[in-house]
Amino acid sequence: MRDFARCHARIEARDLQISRDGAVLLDVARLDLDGPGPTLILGPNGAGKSLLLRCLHGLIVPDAGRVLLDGAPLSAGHRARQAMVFQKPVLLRRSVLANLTYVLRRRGLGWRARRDRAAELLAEGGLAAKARQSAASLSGGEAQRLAILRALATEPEILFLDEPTSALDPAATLAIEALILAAARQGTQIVMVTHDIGQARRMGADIVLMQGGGVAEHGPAERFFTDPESAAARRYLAGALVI
Ligand SMILES: Nc1ncnc2c1ncn2[C@@H]1O[C@H](COP(=O)(O)OP(=O)(O)OP(=O)(O)O)[C@@H](O)[C@H]1O
Repeated sequence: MRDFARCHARIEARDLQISRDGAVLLDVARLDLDGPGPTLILGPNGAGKSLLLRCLHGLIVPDAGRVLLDGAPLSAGHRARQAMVFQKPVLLRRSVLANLTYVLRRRGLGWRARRDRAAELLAEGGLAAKARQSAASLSGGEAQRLAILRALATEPEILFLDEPTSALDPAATLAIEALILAAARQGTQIVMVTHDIGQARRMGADIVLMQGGGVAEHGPAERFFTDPESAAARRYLAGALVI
């Protein structure tokens, strides 16, 4: 068992529904996420993974149902305890260092604390040598590492990630995974969408398989990968097309 810090946030989704033009896009009766260790949300294209992640983070308000954090409805205060990283890195048109110090200043850190924390983060992300470089000049993998460092600079209790490595090569992907797993070990709760079964095996402690807008299976990674309960999971793991 990997050594993940005990997570404290409890995310509960109840009766979530999103429909458009008569089609049900998301229909999740009940989902409880409380760690410890990363939750990986798997599933085929169009299964509703991104919609679910956005609902859990409060970026989308579902047509029906609710999301609770530690038993209370999601609020602006809760949102401040969370961060989200997207497939395409969101960065400021400034230097690599300034992308971090901007976030740290907004958190109220003085210049010395900002400098020290930014240096720590850059070292963790392997970007110390690029600190003065423009963020726009980074490679895709470096830019995504910086986006994750920016998210971590907010000290989020929960970090949501939506396919953060799907545009990256294997080496860049592994570097991102290491960064996310290090954050998980330091106590950040991770909820991450991926298409990549190998990535879910490497990173996941807890697996959610989405299919057709619903949760087909949810449980510990060990069980999911060795003895899945649902036919959908068995087909998905066997590489069969699941629609
Ligand atoms: N704003 C919207 N209006 C209409 N349909 C939408 C909207 N957002 C998402 N959908 C549809 O909802 C379904 C689920 O989308 P979602 O992005 O959650 O899938 P996903 O599992 O993340 O897929 P992918 O792996 O391709 O990113 C898709 O059929 C998508 O076309």
